[in-house]
Amino acid sequence: NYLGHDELERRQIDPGALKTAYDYIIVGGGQSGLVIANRLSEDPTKSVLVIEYGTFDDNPAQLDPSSGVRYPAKDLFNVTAVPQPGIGNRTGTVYAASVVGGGSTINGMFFERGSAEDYDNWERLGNSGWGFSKLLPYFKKSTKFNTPVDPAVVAFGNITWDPSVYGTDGPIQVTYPPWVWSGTKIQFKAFNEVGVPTQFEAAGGKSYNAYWVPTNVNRTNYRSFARNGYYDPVKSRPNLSLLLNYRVNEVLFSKAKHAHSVRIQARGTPNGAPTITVGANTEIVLCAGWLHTPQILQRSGIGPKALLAAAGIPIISDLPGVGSNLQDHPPMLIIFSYETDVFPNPTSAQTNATFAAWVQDEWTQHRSGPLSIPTGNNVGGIPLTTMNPTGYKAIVAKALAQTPATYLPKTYTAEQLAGFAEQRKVLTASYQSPTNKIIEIPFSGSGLTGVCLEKPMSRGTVTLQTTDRYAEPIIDFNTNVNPVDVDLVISAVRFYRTWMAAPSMQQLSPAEVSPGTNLTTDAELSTWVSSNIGTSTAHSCCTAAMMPQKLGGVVSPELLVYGVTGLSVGDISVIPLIPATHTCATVYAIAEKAADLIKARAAASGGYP
Ligand SMILES: Cc1cc2nc3c(=O)[nH]c(=O)nc-3n(C[C@H](O)[C@H](O)[C@H](O)COP(=O)(O)OP(=O)(O)OC[C@H]3O[C@@H](n4cnc5c(N)ncnc54)[C@H](O)[C@@H]3O)c2cc1C
Repeated sequence: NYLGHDELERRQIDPGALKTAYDYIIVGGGQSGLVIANRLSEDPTKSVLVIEYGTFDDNPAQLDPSSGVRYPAKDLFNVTAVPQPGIGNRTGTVYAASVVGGGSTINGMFFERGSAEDYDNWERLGNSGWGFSKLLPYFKKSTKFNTPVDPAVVAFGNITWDPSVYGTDGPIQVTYPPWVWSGTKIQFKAFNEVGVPTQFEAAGGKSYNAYWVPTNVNRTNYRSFARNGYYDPVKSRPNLSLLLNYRVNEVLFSKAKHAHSVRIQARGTPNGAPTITVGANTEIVLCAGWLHTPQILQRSGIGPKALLAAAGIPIISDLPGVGSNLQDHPPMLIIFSYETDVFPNPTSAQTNATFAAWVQDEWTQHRSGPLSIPTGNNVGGIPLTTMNPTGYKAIVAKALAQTPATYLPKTYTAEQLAGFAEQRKVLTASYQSPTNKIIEIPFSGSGLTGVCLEKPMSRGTVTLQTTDRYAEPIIDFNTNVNPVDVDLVISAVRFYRTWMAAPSMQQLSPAEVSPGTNLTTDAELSTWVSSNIGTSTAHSCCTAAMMPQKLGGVVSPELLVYGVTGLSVGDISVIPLIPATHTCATVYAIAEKAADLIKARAAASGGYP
């Protein structure tokens, strides 16, 4: 039985009952915020307040796997990006959750990790302790792997896994659904035939080549996410409070630049409406996500000094990196029609009423069958060396020959340019590596798949509106502005065609619909890419990056904001370089590690037992 209204009312603390101060204030009760709140409130002597702009989503359907492809508008901020010159001035889509549990409440439940190299690259950018071997314990701590319930499906799909890379009692449950489309097996075989071998287990740092990706659901196929994994089990702790429907406006500082309180305002009230100030005795942790963590920092006087001056905000810490370095995985749709498709296939329910009825029965009676799959469970993670063995060196040379400032936001300072140069070093090394994917092709037996650019060179920005700092910020992904990104995507389109031409695939008679066989030259494909590629796979990140300050970073490897004390960031904003993976599992690991770092520094200063 899911939560009813009464319980919701009981848990929501009344603003009138707020204490003057808490030991910890967590800004944002989204995915990372609930993880950190759970861990910090383990000590009953420490009080923790979470302030969340959204509310609970108590719709039981939100727990079903099919919710993974329907994102409720009420749980998202209503925001758009500015027109994007790199994609024909289209605006593109923006995803930022606004609900308790954040992205984990509404996401596609595609639960994968990056490859070891993705995280080792973070360490190479000056972040000691953030390589894969140091993060693996947190990936484990956050998860519990359940053996799939149906051995026949496992055998049919040849699903393989290594339980040792998962936890055994973590809050987030992970398994493989009880359904596999038979076309998936053909697609795997075809990948193998074109030089993409199958991985036994990707989550141990090997998420490249072709592999299975689990779903974050429990044994009976209910969504396992930050709310029911991290919050519900501990909600009765007297030292943990959650305030809903309040927006954190600013963090307030002492003369010595110590963050001592936050100013909050009821959601939906106009500028100038009454605010409340709540104090933090130990630390304020920003977990407002990629879009609002930098906005709150900028509103609080931490950001690029020219921007703050234009907005009339006194400078607390001049950090040009706040709100820049925005990255995502630009997605495209490639469509092949499988003229002699197997039955059943992912479109069968649309054309065959008997099968459609069986799908529905299977779900309502057993919570099984095709509706147990949210978005799919397979990835072709293609290294550039596989995709374009004769051309990858030229792409790397082109990337290294660029004057970075040409394609970066005009606001970039010397420090940020130096930081991007470091990023380019590790990125171009990854472009030459056979153990890191550059393109992701999520597949599940269908001829209609995404193709996502996993390691873009383009960088975007999130900028405070100087005339109304409480309005949604200006979002500019700068998608596709760097021509290297276009080269990488063209390589992907060509490789996709090679995959479709593999011997095993011919039993399905794949016929190209989009881009279309008439588009073959670089120029033709480049035009197609710019009119078709999107801005976001809902993996936006990196806007308060963990990098050395001299490289334009915003937080230290301890996640502390430079130039002030008492303020840290614990969400997806801290990622310096987007990993080649869907981001949910990584956010759990980051937040688990953040909680340990926060506890450790409190202990070191005598504040934590
Ligand atoms: C639609 C969608 C689909 C996705 N699909 C997948 C998937 O299938 N697999 C995968 O791995 N990843 C997926 N992701 C990505 C993943 O869910 C996110 O990267 C992750 O949840 C981000 O966590 P976070 O804690 O950084 O931010 P969030 O979870 O977004 O939390 C931020 C919270 O802060 C609150 N907030 C913002 N501003 C304020 C303020 N001023 N005051 C108070 N509160 C504030 C917000 O309301 C929100 O609840 C998806 C994301 C979305 C949005």
